[in-house]
Amino acid sequence: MSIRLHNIAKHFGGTRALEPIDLDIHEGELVGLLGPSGSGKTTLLRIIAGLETADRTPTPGKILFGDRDVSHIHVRDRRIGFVFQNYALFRHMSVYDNVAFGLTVMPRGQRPSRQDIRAKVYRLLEMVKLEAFANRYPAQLSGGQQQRVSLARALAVEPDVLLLDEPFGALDAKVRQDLRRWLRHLHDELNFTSVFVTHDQEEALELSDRVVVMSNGRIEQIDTPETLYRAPQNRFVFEFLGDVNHLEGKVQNGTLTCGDAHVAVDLPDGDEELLLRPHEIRLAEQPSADSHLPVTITAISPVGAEVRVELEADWLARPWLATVRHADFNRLALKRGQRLYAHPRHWHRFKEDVAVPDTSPVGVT
Ligand SMILES: Nc1ncnc2c1ncn2[C@@H]1O[C@H](COP(=O)(O)OP(=O)(O)OP(=O)(O)O)[C@@H](O)[C@H]1O
Repeated sequence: MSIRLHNIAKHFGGTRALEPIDLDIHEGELVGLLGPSGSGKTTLLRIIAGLETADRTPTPGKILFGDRDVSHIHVRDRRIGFVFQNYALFRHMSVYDNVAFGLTVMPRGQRPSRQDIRAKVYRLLEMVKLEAFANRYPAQLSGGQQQRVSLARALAVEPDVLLLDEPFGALDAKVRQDLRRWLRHLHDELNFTSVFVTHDQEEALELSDRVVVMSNGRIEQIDTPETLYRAPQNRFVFEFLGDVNHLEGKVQNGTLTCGDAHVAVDLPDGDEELLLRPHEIRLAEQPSADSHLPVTITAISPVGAEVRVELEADWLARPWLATVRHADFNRLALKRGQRLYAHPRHWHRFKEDVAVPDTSPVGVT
């Protein structure tokens, strides 16, 4: 089921929560709404659900599910499944009854038989690997297990659209990771259309077919995770999607200078600010003909696929973060207090908030 939003805006009294928004979500897509707190993600999700109404003035918006105009259709008739952050399970009901709930309250004509309900509930519990927990109560389950029950319960009524509001927000990192895999797997297997809200960049990039990046009630960019990361349309998207190091200085005759640091750049004279991702910084014992950026290591975190190294210098307003491969870390025998030189592999620049296409390599290494 595709979802099409046209001219959807929302004010709460004098507060504008959403600017007029157009958004097309394709059938079978898993789309993440990503943005900082207050950017309008939940409001947009609730409007898609029918839990909130969009502004009717100055011009009313439209919401289509497939060819069906659901703008004025009640939430209960939109064929939607919900998963919320706080599990929202019925605490006095067993796992089985929670998952069966949506089926047992269907109107008599549509309600499946008791045997069919039982078969379906067990099939769903099997999918989320909780068939052995059917008789337990929510309080007897971990947070991750409760959220899997929520997922099974939402899917029991075979919704056209699954909406998830920070579904894994309250869980620890490892459980979040597992649940992401569950959701992706169920989504692909059952082939519904899903929209989920998150403020976690990694979660959005890992899980989504496409990500909608929002700020201040606006859509900043809609793209696949790869395109978003590789080709951010503006500075907000670039900065929101990962760690960023800043290099501010004055360019003169092809050299950007900042205190006692300088680097060759192919840019016109004037003030400049270059942005670099942590993996775009190489560390070496010597400066090069193209760059002279002396730094001191102030912290090292060797956990993960790469080593995270924090760098400080008099010419830097804020410390830099560089990521180094373990092999290079060992080769350079990095330690706190060590003085080195940073070499930009690549940098980005944004003028008036718009990406300037000539993001360039410097002294490629
Ligand atoms: N019921 C409400 N009454 C008044 N203002 C509201 C209401 N709901 C949301 N807002 C305001 O609308 C804006 C968008 O809120 P929304 O909850 O959609 O953001 P969000 O991106 O989901 O944030 P978070 O990640 O913190 O949940 C905020 O400025 C918020 O204060």
